[in-house]
Amino acid sequence: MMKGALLTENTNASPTQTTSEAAFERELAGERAYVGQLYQRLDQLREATESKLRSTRKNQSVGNHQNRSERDAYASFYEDRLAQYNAVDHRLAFGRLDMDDDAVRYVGRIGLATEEHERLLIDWRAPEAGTFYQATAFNRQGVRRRRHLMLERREVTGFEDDVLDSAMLDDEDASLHGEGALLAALNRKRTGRMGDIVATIQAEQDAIIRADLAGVRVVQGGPGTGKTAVALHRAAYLLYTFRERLNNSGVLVVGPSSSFMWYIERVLPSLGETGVVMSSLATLYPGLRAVPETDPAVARVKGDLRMAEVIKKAVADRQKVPATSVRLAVDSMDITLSPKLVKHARATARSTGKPHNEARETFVKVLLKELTRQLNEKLDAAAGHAVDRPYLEEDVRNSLDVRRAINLAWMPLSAETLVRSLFSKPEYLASATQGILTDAERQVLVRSADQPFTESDVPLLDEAAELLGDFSKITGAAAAQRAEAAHQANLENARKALENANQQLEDIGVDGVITAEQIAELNEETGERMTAARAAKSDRTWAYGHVVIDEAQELSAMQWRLLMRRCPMKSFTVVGDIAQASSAAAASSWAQALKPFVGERFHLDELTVNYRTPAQISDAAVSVARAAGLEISAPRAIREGNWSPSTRVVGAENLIPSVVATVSEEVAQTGGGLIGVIVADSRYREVASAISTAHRDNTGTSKSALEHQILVLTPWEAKGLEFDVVIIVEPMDLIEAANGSVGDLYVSMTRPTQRLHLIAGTDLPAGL
Ligand SMILES: Nc1ncnc2c1ncn2[C@@H]1O[C@H](COP(=O)(O)OP(=O)(O)OP(=O)(O)O)[C@@H](O)[C@H]1O
Repeated sequence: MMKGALLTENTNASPTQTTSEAAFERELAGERAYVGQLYQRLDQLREATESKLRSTRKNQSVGNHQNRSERDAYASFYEDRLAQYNAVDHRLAFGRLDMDDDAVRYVGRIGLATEEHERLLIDWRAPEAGTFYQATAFNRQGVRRRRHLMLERREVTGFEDDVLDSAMLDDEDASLHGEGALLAALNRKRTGRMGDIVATIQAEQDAIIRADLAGVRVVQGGPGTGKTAVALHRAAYLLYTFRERLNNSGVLVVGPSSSFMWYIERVLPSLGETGVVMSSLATLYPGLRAVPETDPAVARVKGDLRMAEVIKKAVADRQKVPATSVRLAVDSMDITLSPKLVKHARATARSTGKPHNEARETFVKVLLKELTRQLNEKLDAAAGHAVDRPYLEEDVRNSLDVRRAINLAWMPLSAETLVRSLFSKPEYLASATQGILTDAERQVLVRSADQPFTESDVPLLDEAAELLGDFSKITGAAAAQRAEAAHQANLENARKALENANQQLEDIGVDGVITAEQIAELNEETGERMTAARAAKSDRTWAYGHVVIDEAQELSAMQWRLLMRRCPMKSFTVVGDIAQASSAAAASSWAQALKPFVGERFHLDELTVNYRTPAQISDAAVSVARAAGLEISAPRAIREGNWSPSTRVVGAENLIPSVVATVSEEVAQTGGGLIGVIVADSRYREVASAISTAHRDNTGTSKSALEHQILVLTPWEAKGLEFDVVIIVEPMDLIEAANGSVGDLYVSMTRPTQRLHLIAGTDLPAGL
């Protein structure tokens, strides 16, 4: 185990006994010169791109449609490039490999080459950079020495080496500096936003990051093992390696809550990737921001796969056959709509296999035809001979009675209307759940129509939308046709534009190749520029090329079902810790969660080292979990901290004052470090208001911005996050709120990187 105190944030690696001071300085100067050269090239590329962008913009309004769309595509492309150059500026290079054949490779955030195409820097995701993370003394992979470069902004402040070739150890110039780069990263003060780990990815993590695109890959790991970090770096790796395939389909990253999404949202941009769709479970249904589901009983029922049958039945129930024949007036005549006729039309419509709103067209067509025939026969009978009446169908269609009868039998429906009325209208609920749910389960689902949709409604809405078809398409068919025609025109323009495009891209030092589809898509963005990512986010039926799910242990079966639909290719990275599950509808094993969708065809990896929590704290968390009988696989903490967890029982009346006092002490002690106060829902308001009264300007709560030094959060909101210091208020509350399960407390105890306080009114949980 590493000793956390050995190295501090400012790791100006000191020369060891094996290296002389002078040799170290010489090496450092060499690295500074090289990195200086890299920045020079980066600046050059940036200026060239800026100037191209300027001239493209200058000409933007002139020329024909083709010229304009070509220029728009270039402008977007240059903007993306510039954003990428800016994003990678900080700590551009972080590694160097000295190979057996004396070749030297520098590894960094992006790939760079000289104007003469001589390679200066290798993108960390390129295959040749893999050895930077994977080589070990036992399996050197041709690497003699791996060097970690420490940069502050653009300045090389130090370096440290892993010498893999023992012959090199005798070399006077070689320096050996252990695992300082990793420790420096782990001991760094937390900012409230997750950072990338690109410079210090560990071998077991790297193997997962670089795994193949196809199939479902589950990464199981205890708290702090880098699951989130690995998942995000994997997204960046896949986008780089399979750019052609993923650029048009995109990658979706899903996390549990909006606070979590906020916490991780900067990682991918800092790796130069902006085209990823990020969504919490609350926003997976486009256009809706669902509220949390607070009732575990409701979450359990709504998360069950049987709800798919309930929704299916609810849709079928909206295709109704009248109990008796209905008389319909058309002009001055009466015609009869019989149950048999409606049944026939319904069967024909259903046999199309189309969703409800689209199949309705068939239903209407069959009914109108039959009713028109009936009316025609009546009129013929009255006239005494057959007459051709081409206008008659129009008359039938325009009859108020006919329209009403058709709507009563087969109403166009939105998913929202279907789900809302299913739970608020007893007759719908009774019919849709009969034989599927128990009476008690049905009772749990009842609610009034004015309640907002919750997170557990999201997959139900999605299911309904799937079966109903696009509601807007009924009115928007013509618009869709127009959009498709425009897309084809843009595609044609883009193809022409491409003939000279790739040459120009090469001229500015870009290694990627752009496709006609990409340009066409960019062209279709009117006004504000819209990326494929944003188009995907607003389209429920978008098929992603890959989906990354974090904290996946929380997903209900219905949520899994929704996500599986988002990626028909079934290319998934799923990360989580089954032991950390706290939602009522969660599965108890990965096999159980995935079986309905992929059977046993998934690959399971495990991460075993805890990079976040010092050993003393993670030991305490494990002990509390085990004392309560929770089965956990405790990862090995990589470092020992300087502080043991502090536990105090202060008496109920002193609870809040003690919490506030501890916060104040920590504000003074951490010197700007991040403090997380974790408290159960029941006491949340009281605690949040006491702390924000004492520390008004630097307290953030879940409901407001989180850019504060002190954050007051519920256990659910704290999931996946980390803090320098964590203060848990009344730990027994966390157990009680989770119906006696210790999971939330265990997770909360594993959030700190430095210190943990447990402050109780009366009792502490067992195991401390
Ligand atoms: N190779 C690494 N180099 C530097 N830091 C790392 C590395 N791996 C993980 N970390 C750091 O360890 C901390 C925990 O990582 P992360 O949040 O990804 O873990 P997790 O497994 O998702 O945790 P949890 O399940 O408890 O939420 C983060 O601060 C992350 O940056």
